[in-house]
Amino acid sequence: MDIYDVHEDLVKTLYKAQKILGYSKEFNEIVENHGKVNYIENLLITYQQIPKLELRFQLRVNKNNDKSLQFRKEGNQFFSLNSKDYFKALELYNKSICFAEEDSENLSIGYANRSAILFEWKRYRECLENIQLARDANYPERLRHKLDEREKKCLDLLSTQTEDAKPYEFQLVSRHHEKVPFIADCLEMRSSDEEGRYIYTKKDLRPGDLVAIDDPFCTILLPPVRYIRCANCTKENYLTLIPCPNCTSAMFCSKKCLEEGTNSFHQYECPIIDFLFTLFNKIHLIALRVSLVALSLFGTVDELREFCNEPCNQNQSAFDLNYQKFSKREHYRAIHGLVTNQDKRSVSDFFQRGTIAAVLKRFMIHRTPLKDILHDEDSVNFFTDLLFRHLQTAPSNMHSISLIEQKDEAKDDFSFASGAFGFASLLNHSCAPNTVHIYSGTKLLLFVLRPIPANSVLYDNYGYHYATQPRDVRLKNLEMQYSFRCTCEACTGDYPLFHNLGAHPKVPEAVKGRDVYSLMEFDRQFAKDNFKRYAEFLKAYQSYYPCAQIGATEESFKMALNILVDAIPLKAKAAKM
Ligand SMILES: C[S@@+](CC[C@H](N)C(=O)[O-])C[C@H]1O[C@@H](n2cnc3c(N)ncnc32)[C@H](O)[C@@H]1O
Repeated sequence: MDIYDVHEDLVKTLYKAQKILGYSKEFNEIVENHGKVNYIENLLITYQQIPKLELRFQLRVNKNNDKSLQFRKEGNQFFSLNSKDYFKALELYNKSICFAEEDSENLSIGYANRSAILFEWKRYRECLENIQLARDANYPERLRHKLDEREKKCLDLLSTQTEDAKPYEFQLVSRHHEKVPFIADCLEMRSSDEEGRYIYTKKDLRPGDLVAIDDPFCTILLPPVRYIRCANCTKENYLTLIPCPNCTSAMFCSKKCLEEGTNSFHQYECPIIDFLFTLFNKIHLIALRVSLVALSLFGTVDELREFCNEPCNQNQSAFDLNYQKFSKREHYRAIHGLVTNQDKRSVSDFFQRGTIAAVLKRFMIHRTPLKDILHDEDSVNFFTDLLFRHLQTAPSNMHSISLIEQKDEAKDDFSFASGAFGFASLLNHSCAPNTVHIYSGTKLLLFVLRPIPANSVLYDNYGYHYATQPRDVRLKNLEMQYSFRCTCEACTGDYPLFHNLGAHPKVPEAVKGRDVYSLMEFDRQFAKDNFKRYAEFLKAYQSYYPCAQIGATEESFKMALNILVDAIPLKAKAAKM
């Protein structure tokens, strides 16, 4: 069961009570968003849906030594000689650490067991760190000799541990933009009635050009990787993660991250973290996170409200920020100004979104320290509006941050986090995009995929590609999810690849001279092949290190770039023929 089931349940109940028409009419007449959300909250209360949720879901799974022991034992099995699946063992030891009760020996034994894996991996520095963590957590005297022995061996071998590879430093293709320092100087923003704001280039661009390196305003870590990555910085750091002292669903890579995360968002999420992870998806969670991080930037909710209401903070973009005096508050101006598509939404969309906001708001305000901050009705209403705003901006603007590791052809990447990006959110969609973005950590790197002549628009792809989905499916989904009718070259039918590909030497004999449909079929195959090479590119540039970090050498990056530049322009070449 998730929040969509809650919404469906409510609608069914209202139908049964033969009240749906009356309520819809009243709901539709409410102008303010907080009014809409409050209206649904009242319905959820009247029709007993809130107590149902409270009964059904655990808000937070508490520390539990029995479970901690159980996870450690499972970890031991994976660590055993027979299995030697150290990654799985490590994740389970982390889980055991996270579930261990305060001051219990489970915590210290968890750290000690983790140190055993690190010793096997010859990660002596991290091994020593874990030994220290175990000692600080009162490692039992009866087992001490094991730890002493490992420590001694580690100290002897420390000098044999090689340095970690330095991640490749990406460079923009040209000089930095005069105003926006992390994008190339040829990029600018314009807007039109049809497409809203968009990015174009003033100069010709070539495949492989890196044109932007965008840092997120904030990120969320996705629940499946919560025992592998840091809940604050989202870095993969399962070698030295420490647990949140209160919940069993958040770990941090250092005391600094624990403190930073707790002070900004985790203090509010922690008391209901498992409820959040069970009922809501990544779009809802990032909407909540953006709202909480924004709140944490101000002393009081009133200050944030004043800031959001200032005329100079309306509809701002990454091009409006002051990068000379850049701060998180300054960054938030662009995130607050992301497109909401509010005026394009239907009543049923508002009702569903309102249900999500009502449940989130209800539990956040009644069950977390947020209630101490939102001191009166006005501040509650303001926070509700803010949450609703970001529940509208999130689906069209937030990005999945992925690990460059292809699982299979149908699933090109493995998302571990989601992020709110000010600049990248200005890129419009095309079903035949001319850019591609990949991630280095949580930094978004925007590369050019096909030649882009001066004065042309840069297009991203929102997950609906001409080569993998038929046109009617793309149009329907883009309209439903992103509130626009796509008029890209692939959708309007004049994408040159469809007409000219028959002449390309790579077109199999069997397909030559056939109708457009066959050519499209071929093109799908072409995209699949290309996709594999693209995945190779991604893999090569971010060679995956088994221990703690993802890095890439200059050599592997160049090699990978050659693969990309070699593979992608084939499409462009084909298009020109
Ligand atoms: C990530 S934002 C892109 C920037 C946006 N145009 C703006 O003004 O901020 C996504 C939204 O842009 C609009 N959009 C994106 N691609 C479009 C396209 N090809 N044609 C028309 N509108 C588009 C839709 O409203 C969509 O929900």
